[in-house]
Order: sequence, then structure tokens, then C-alpha cells
Amino acid sequence: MANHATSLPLYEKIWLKRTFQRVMDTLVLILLLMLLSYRVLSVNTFTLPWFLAFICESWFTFTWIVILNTKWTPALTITHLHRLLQQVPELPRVDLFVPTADPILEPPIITVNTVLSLLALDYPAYKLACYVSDDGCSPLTYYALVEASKFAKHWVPFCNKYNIQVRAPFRYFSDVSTANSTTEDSLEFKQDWLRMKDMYDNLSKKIEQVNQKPNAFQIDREFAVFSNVEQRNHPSIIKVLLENKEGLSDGLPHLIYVSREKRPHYPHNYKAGAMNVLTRVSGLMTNAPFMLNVDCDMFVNNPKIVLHAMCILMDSKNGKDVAFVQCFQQFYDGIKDDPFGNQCVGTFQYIVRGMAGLQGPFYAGTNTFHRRKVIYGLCPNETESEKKGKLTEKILVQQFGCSKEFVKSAVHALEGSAYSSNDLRPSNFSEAATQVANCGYENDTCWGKQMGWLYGSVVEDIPTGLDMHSRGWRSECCTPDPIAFTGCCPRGLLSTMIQQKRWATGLTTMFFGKHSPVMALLFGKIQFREGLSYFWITNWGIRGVFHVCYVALPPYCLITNTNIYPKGYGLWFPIAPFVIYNMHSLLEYLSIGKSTRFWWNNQRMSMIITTTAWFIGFLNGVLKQLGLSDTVFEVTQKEHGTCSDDGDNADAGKFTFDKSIVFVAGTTILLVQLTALCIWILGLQTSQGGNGSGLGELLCSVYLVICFRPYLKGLFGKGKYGIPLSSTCKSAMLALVFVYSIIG
Ligand SMILES: O=c1ccn([C@@H]2O[C@H](COP(=O)(O)OP(=O)(O)O[C@H]3O[C@H](CO)[C@@H](O)[C@H](O)[C@H]3O)[C@@H](O)[C@H]2O)c(=O)[nH]1
Ligand SMILES: [Mn+2]
Repeated sequence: MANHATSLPLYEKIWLKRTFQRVMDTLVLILLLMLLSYRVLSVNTFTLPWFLAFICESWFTFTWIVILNTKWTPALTITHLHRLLQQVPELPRVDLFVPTADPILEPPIITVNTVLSLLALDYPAYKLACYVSDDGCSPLTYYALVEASKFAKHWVPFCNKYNIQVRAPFRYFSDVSTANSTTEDSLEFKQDWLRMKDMYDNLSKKIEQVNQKPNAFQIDREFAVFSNVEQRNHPSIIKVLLENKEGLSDGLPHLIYVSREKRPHYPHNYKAGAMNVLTRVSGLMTNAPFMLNVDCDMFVNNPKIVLHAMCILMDSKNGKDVAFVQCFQQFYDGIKDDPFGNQCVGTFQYIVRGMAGLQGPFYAGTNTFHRRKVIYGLCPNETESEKKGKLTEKILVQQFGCSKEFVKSAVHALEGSAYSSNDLRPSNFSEAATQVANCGYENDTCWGKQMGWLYGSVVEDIPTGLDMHSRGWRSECCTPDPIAFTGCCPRGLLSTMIQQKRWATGLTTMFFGKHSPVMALLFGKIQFREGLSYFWITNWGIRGVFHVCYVALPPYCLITNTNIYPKGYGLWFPIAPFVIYNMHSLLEYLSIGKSTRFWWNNQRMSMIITTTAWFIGFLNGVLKQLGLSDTVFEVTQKEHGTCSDDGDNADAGKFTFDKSIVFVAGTTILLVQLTALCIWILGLQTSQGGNGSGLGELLCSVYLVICFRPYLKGLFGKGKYGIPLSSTCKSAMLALVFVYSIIG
């Protein structure tokens, strides 16, 4: 190896220029500050609503400062693949984790595609091991994986032979043009293509058939363990489906099915619990120093992604203190113009890139490469002696639990001397693995508290990542071309709302709990600007409260004939920041190639989501924190966009409703605005004197009606396109209570 090659960095960070955006960001801030000063100086108009408006606007300004801080110095990470292969003689092992929870909401064929795309990664096969956690304990999922492992024996060689880019078969075959690519050996290719397509169709048909008559397996010996299991009451089941016994680099990676033990009165901590079990099971079986985790719908879109991530993690200079590498969360077949505002485009482009220029992006729960020893609670630069102190047997058992084999593997991982032998046999560890997957294993250990994926909130990813940053680790973004992973984003309004509500609930409990960014800033080693950025992520629920308050003010004013906005020229003080902010965000969307419609949908949905799903999430979170209620992880429904029949596609992007409380909240807001507007138009305000409401309040209320227009349509819609009568009645009651309490 040439000497100069060793000194070249494997990755570089490029700071992005964004002068124009900075100017606009600052302008919005100045306008907001002017509005606030105007309010302070005009104390003579002081009333309660005026004061509330001032409080809310102060909050919006604070949020804007947080965003500005995050977006100010965005960075891009560039990886040099060719240098990696020159400089790193031996690539490290990587364990791959896929959690799935529910065979109905997450059809096994989706998980199967993700697993196949992982098995076909462009990386020495014997260095990879794929672990699937099945919280549904479903024979169906198991069956699908068994069949997939047979198919993989043909699929992986096919991908390697023709250097296929998209290695999730359903995606690959849905693009017909792939069949006609003109390679030299095109005849052979065409035959292989047809054969593979046939096999894949066969595979999906088999899975589909079993799906329809699930009793089919009971007879089969292989499925005996699944007889008499209940989803929430069963022993651990661990099965090695593929084993690369010979250590062949062109063979297949190991594939292991894990369904951890569940018992009725044991909390299982949802995804965090599943990830910790996978960490331990894989620690025993392969103990790779790095692990990639993806949700069951996030398949690999760029087969070289592990190599890219290794450029960052293995860099001898700047990689050492990188705890994790985060890839963007992007979606395939997103509905045109993002009607439900859930494709998170803005978040990733501006917030994640922004944090990449600080201490690093937050951990987004999926598409992430973790360093095992960081998961085990290590700090960067922990000296050998400190480490040694931690490695005494007694402490280790207290931390890691009572499996001797596992503790041994953890010592290897912490010392950085993970196994390197090529003839690892996962199946030799089946028994020990079953033990560490049992639900009592974590009792009185540090799992979920000081190490592993952290418990206590339904969003496990943000606290887990924050904890690493506050231990002093950095993180990096990795955004190669083509993009690394793509998954399905919720395709309906209801699943979007459920997801957003869950996030807001989890983030609220986190904000008021031990793992809040405030604590990290006060007691941790997190950088100030990074810590501040975590405010943006964790205060979603709280934002709901301020938004709801601000949304209630204009109708309050219209009904009582009071005002929160100045009249005459003074009206420019609130209008200017609103207009400039909207223009600015529109330009941001246009500059990343999105349409005006896309932007508007996002604006509108952010209003709807903040005032309903986040607000309710906040209430849930607070109740949970007070110990008054328990929250559950409601799994998001996943669908293959392209697979749905035409009937479903006609639905794409249309607002459909049900009896959920989030829709009651939205409808209430709409009805309140409408009532206030009617009262104002008819001149029925309570007091005729006073300041009188004016153009400002009117415009605000009208703007809200425009935002909630889909709900307005829903009031008159039929079937699932309509808001159910019972919800409308509840909303009408709430709206009446609001109006009466003002008038009365
Ligand atoms: O008890 C559970 C619940 C969920 N999951 C898995 O967790 C993953 C994420 O669940 P999903 O319903 O898809 O949640 P999303 O809202 O789409 O996920 C986002 O938000 C989560 C935190 O709320 C993160 O964990 C995810 O990585 C992130 O993509 C899926 O693979 C599930 O199978 C489990 O394994 N066990
Ligand atoms: Mn998901």
C-alpha cells in the first residue's frame, strides 16, 4: 500500500453556501422582532387576547431562532469509495437489523423485499448477517422468510452477475425497462431476467396464498413452534435460516429470524425493546463492530451503501468519534405533491443538513449505521484504563445481564477485538441467544436506561441519538447518489395522523423527562448549537399548544369585537413576517425542485397537523408523564404503492376520515372559525364599542378556513370521504362550548 494513500481522508465535509437563505432567514427574524417590539411599545391597547398573542408570537420567534441556528451552516458529506478499498485491507463485519411488528399492517412481502435487498448488498457476504425481529410472532412472516431465503440463492447471484442497482425484487421488476437493457450478453440476460421474474412472482404468490389460509402450516414440522403461540404470550423463537458456513464472500449472508419472548405483564418497550434483543442476539452470533438498522419497509436502493458508510466510520482521523451514520429517509412512489405533507422533504434538506454542519444529524430510527460499542454505552476517548475498570465481571453482569457468553462477546466489542474468524456458526449460539431474548433478561440491567435503545418514550430514536451526542460523540450524514434507502410513507390521512400523534406524544414525554435536550445542555457534553437544534425536534407537542391558542384568538376577537392586530399601517407589522416567511419557504421548496402545489400542501398540512395531531400528542404525552395514561406504539400501515389495484389508486391523495379524535379536533377548529365569521358578517358581535375587530383578525380566520378546506369538504362528503356524523356532532358541541364561554 502506497504511503500517500493512507493519509488521504476517506470522506470530506463540504460546507454549503446559502447566503440568500441566510438573508431571508434573518429578515424573517427581524420582522418578527419588530412585531414583538411593536406589541411591547403599544401597551395602551393591552387586553388579554393581545397579551396571549404576544406570548404565542414570542414562542414563534424563539422557534425561528432555533431553526435559524440549525440551518445556518449546512454541510454535505462526500465519501471516497476507491480510497476505502485501497486503505482498509480488511472490511469489518456489519450486522443488519430489520424489525417488523404486525403481519397485517406490515405485509410480509414488504419485509421480504427489504431483507432480499440487504442480502444482496455489495459487500463481502460472509461479513454480513441479517437479523429479523418479528414482534408479531407470526408464522406467516416466518414462512415468507423461509421462502425468501430459498429465492435469495438465485436472486443474489443474479444481482451480482449483472450488477443490478435496485435489489428489492418488487421494485426491480416493477420497472419494465430493466428487461430491455442492452448488455453484451443480452440474450442470456433476458433469459435470466425472465427466470428471476418468474421465481419472484411465484414467491409472492405463495406468500399471498398462505396469507389467505393461514392454517396451512400447522401440519408442517418446521412450523410446530408457532402452534399455540399468541402474539403477546409466547417463548422466544430463534431460527437460523441461512448460514454462510464456509465463509464465502460470494455466498449469502447469514439470515436469522428472532421473535423475542412476550408475556402479558412484561412491558416489551416496542421497537426499542426489539432492537435491544437484536443487539444481544447478534452480539452472541456474529458480534460485528457495526450494525445497520432499517425499518421493515426501507429497502436498499444503493447496494454500495455499506461501503459509503464505512468510508466515514473507518476514517482513521475523522471517523473515530462518529457514533452513527445517518442516511436520509426518502420514499418511493410518494403521492404527487405530497398531499399529506409527510414526505419530510424540507426536514431532511434543511434541518438534517444543517445539523450535519454541527455535531451531526439526529438519529432518525432507520437507515442508520451504529457503532456497537457506542450502543454499549462507551464514551469517545475513553482511555484504556477507564475501559478496563468497566470490564470487571461483576460490573459487566450488572450492566449487560447474566449471560456469560454475552458478557464475553460484549468485552470483545468494547475492546474492539470482535471475532474475525470467517467460519462463524450462528447456529452454535442458538441456545444462548434464546436466553438473551427472554423478557426477564433485562431486569435490573442497564438495557434501555444507560445503554442500548432507550426506553420510556414511543419515539426511541431521538433520545437514543441525543444520548450519544451528549456523551460527546458526533454523527454524520451519508447521502450518496443514488440515494441509499427508500421506503413507503403513509399513504393516507389517517395513518399520517396516527404517526404524527405518536411522534408528538413520544417527543413530549422525552422533553419533560430525563432525556430532554435541556438536561443534555446542562449536564452533557453536547455542543450548544446542537443541543438547541434538538429543541426543534423535541418540542413538536408544545408547538401544538401555542398554535391552538393562536388559532383560537382571531375567532375570539371576531365574536367579541376586540382585536389582537393593530389597525391601519400598524397591520403591516404582523402581515410582513407572514408574507416574507411564506415567500421564503416557497423559494426553498422551488429551489429543491418541488412545485408550488407541493409547498402549499406542506404549509397547509403543517397547520392541520400542528393544531390537531401534535396538540393531542402533547396532551397524551403530559398524561403519560403524570402517570395518568399509557401510550402505545401504533404501527404505521405500509403499502406497496404500485401493487395496489386501481380502486386504491383513485384514493391516492384524497382526504378520507374516520371517527378518530384527531379529526374531531380539526373539525372543531374549522367550525369555530366558520361560526365566528358568520357572527361577524351578520354583525352579531357581543360588544359594539371597544376597539373592534378588523381586517387582521378577519384575514387570519379566512386563512385558517382555507387551510382546513379539506375538512370543509369532508363535512359534506359521503362515506369515507366525509367526516362521520358522530364526529361532526362532537365538534359542534365543542365549538358551541367555546363560543358560549366567550359570550357568556
Ligand atoms: O412494537 C413494535 C413497534 C414497531 N416496530 C417496528 O418499528 C419500525 C418502525 O415503525 P413504523 O410504524 O414504521 O413507524 P414510523 O412512524 O414509520 O417510524 C419512524 O418513527 C419511529 C419512532 O416513532 C422510528 O422508530 C422509525 O425508525 C421511524 O421511521 C417498523 O419496522 C416496526 O415493525 C417493532 O419492531 N415493534
Ligand atoms: Mn415507517
